[in-house]
Parts: sequence; structure tokens; C-alpha cells
Amino acid sequence: MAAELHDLTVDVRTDRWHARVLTEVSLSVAPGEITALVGGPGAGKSMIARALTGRLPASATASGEVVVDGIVGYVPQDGVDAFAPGRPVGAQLRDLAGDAGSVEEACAAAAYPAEPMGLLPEENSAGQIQRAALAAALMGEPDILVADGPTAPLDRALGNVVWRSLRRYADAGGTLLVITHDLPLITAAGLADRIVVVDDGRVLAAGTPAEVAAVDDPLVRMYF
Ligand SMILES: Nc1ncnc2c1ncn2[C@@H]1O[C@H](COP(=O)(O)OP(=O)(O)OP(=O)(O)O)[C@@H](O)[C@H]1O
Repeated sequence: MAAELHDLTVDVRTDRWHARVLTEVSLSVAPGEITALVGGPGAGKSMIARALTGRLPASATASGEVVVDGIVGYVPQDGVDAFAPGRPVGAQLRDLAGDAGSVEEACAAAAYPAEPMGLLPEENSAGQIQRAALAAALMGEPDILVADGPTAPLDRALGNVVWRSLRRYADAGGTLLVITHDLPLITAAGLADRIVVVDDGRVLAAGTPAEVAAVDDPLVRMYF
């Protein structure tokens, strides 16, 4: 099932400030593909992920359209946010799964080891809790998975394991949007089917890696 944004504009307004954080963002994420969402700090990547998963902040007002059909899984930028505080991760994963088999399967896919399961979410390291959050998201058997930096706190070896799992998820028909700074790695490995580049809340380029690499824009070229 596809996930789409049509002309999404998002403003955030707090007591302290007001800003337009997304401007007329349109994008489409297709089943069976890995779509990599890239951009610099503050470009609007997480806001796009939050819009697709119905998690825009309360301070946000949005116009445009979000089209998402099916079960949506979400890996937050900080894996801790996928869990309630004060209860061991393993217990929370078991609550989600209902049976131990699927916990093991999801943890293996997310490369989340057994050792930190007895720890609270906030006691897991950044790289551990991010993998636990991916396991939790996979356990929901989502049609659409939006993962905000699932490999960001991982080293290359573990990152490769997680990327291979994400590839398997897409190959099985899943619709996958991944926010990542691993673009050189995943394009070299042929892992990204489509790339969306954002800057300052706007889509600068979108298409296959070859199409995006050919875009004549200095900001886009910096990624290749
Ligand atoms: N809850 C919020 N309230 C107000 N503004 C926010 C909120 N969350 C993000 N922003 C602002 O929205 C803009 C886009 O932020 P976003 O988190 O989407 O960036 P990003 O591309 O994911 O960046 P990074 O790579 O640093 O995580 C930024 O200017 C940020 O300061």
C-alpha cells in the first residue's frame, strides 16, 4: 500500500515562535521499495515522518493531504519514544507480540540482542533502544513502515544487518520510508529504490538514485 503526501504545508506556533516547517511537500512511497528521505539538520525529515504517521506536534497546523492506507509502523528518531518509561523493554515487546516466537523473530530482524531486554528503555544504549524500537514496529506487521534514522546510532556492521532486514521487509511487499544519513552506503549497495531530498521544508528532488544524482542543484549534488 502506498503512502502519499500532497501539497502538505505545516506551520508550528508556540508561545515563543512561529515557523513554516514544511512547504507544499508532495511525495509518494511505493510498496516493495525502499524510499530514502535525506536532508540536513532541521530540513523537515522528522516532520514528514510525523505527518505520515499522524504524529504532528500539537503546536502544528497543516494543510494539504496525507494518504495512508493500511497499518502504519513508526520508528521514532529517539527509540526511547517507542516505549513507556519505567517498564523493561522485553516485557513491553512481549505485550506487543502476544507470543514469544514473534518477539524473537522481530528482535532478530532488528538485530536487538537479548541482554538489554531486562533493562528499562532509558537504560538501553542509543543503539540498543533504536533496534528495540524497530523490533516493536515490525511486530505490528505494518503495511507501511516509516523509520526515522533506524541505523543512525549503529556502527557499519550492525547498520548493514538492519539495512538487510529493511530490504527484506520491502521485498516482501512492505512500503518503506527511511530517514537516513547512509545515502552513499545504500546507493552503493543498491539498497535505495527511490530518494527524496528535502531542504528548508521543501522537496528539492525525488526519483531513482540515477534521476536524483542527475539533478542540477548544488544542494542535491552534495549527496553524491
Ligand atoms: N515540536 C516542534 N515544535 C516546533 N518546531 C519544531 C518541532 N519539531 C521540529 N520543529 C522544527 O521544525 C523544523 C524541522 O524539524 P525536523 O525535526 O523535521 O528536522 P529534521 O530534518 O528531522 O532534522 P534532524 O536531521 O536534525 O533531525 C526545524 O526547524 C525544527 O526546529
